[in-house]
Amino acid sequence: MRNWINIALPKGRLGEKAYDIFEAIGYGCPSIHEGGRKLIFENEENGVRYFWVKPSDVAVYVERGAADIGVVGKDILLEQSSDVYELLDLGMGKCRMAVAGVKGERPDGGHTLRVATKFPNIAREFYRKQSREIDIIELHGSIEIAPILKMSDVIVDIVETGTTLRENNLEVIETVVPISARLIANKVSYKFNNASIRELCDRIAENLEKKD
Ligand SMILES: Nc1ncnc2c1ncn2[C@@H]1O[C@H](COP(=O)(O)OP(=O)(O)OP(=O)(O)O)[C@@H](O)[C@H]1O
Ligand SMILES: O=P(O)(O)OC[C@H]1O[C@H](OP(=O)(O)OP(=O)(O)O)[C@H](O)[C@@H]1O
Repeated sequence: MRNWINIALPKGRLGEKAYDIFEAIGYGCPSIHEGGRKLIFENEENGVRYFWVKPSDVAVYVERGAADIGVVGKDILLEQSSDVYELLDLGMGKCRMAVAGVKGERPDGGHTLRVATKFPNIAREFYRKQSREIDIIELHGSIEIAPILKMSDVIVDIVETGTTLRENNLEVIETVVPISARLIANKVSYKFNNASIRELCDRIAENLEKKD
């Protein structure tokens, strides 16, 4: 019986690049280019099966074993404390998690800091280490608006090019952590399917080295 390898791919900005990495090492699945609303694609010839999932759900599919491996931003792994193996830094999806606020303004240290973010656990951990008291305002997008409207003192969010901050009169105050996309594996799959996951991982690593 064929031993399928199940791969969770993040829809959105990382998706196509993530798929290209697997295609380049012989795990292609031509039907994936058909478009439409289908979410699962498989290739009988090489035994690979792809699932398109929300980026913030990739680690859940992998942790629960619905997918053997997946591609996910380090931000998600940190936020969710995912219980998975992190096999490789894929060197793409590079950005950073940062604290930002209104340009030229620095929140004073005297009162509880109001922090708007999509990443409450990362923010909490960052300020816990500084023994700073905070009030988290959890949002799901357009975080940059919160300090402009004085709803928060700062934001903790992803900064890539810095354009969103610049165009909204905000600036980085400090970097929390650099972020990039990671190849992750389910712990049980990694144990019982070790040879094939290691082989896949080594081939990707070789390809990444060639690019450097
Ligand atoms: N400018 C950026 N903004 C957001 N994420 C980025 C950026 N640059 C790189 N990334 C990385 O890409 C990953 C996926 O981002 P994307 O915007 O596609 O998903 P999302 O809309 O945040 O996810 P979800 O829909 O699950 O909330 C992030 O987790 C992060 O690691
Ligand atoms: O530094 P930049 O290159 O401008 O990228 C950073 C922006 O991109 C992300 O937002 P996204 O586009 O995912 O929209 P969102 O507001 O819905 O989170 C992130 O939350 C920042 O707002």
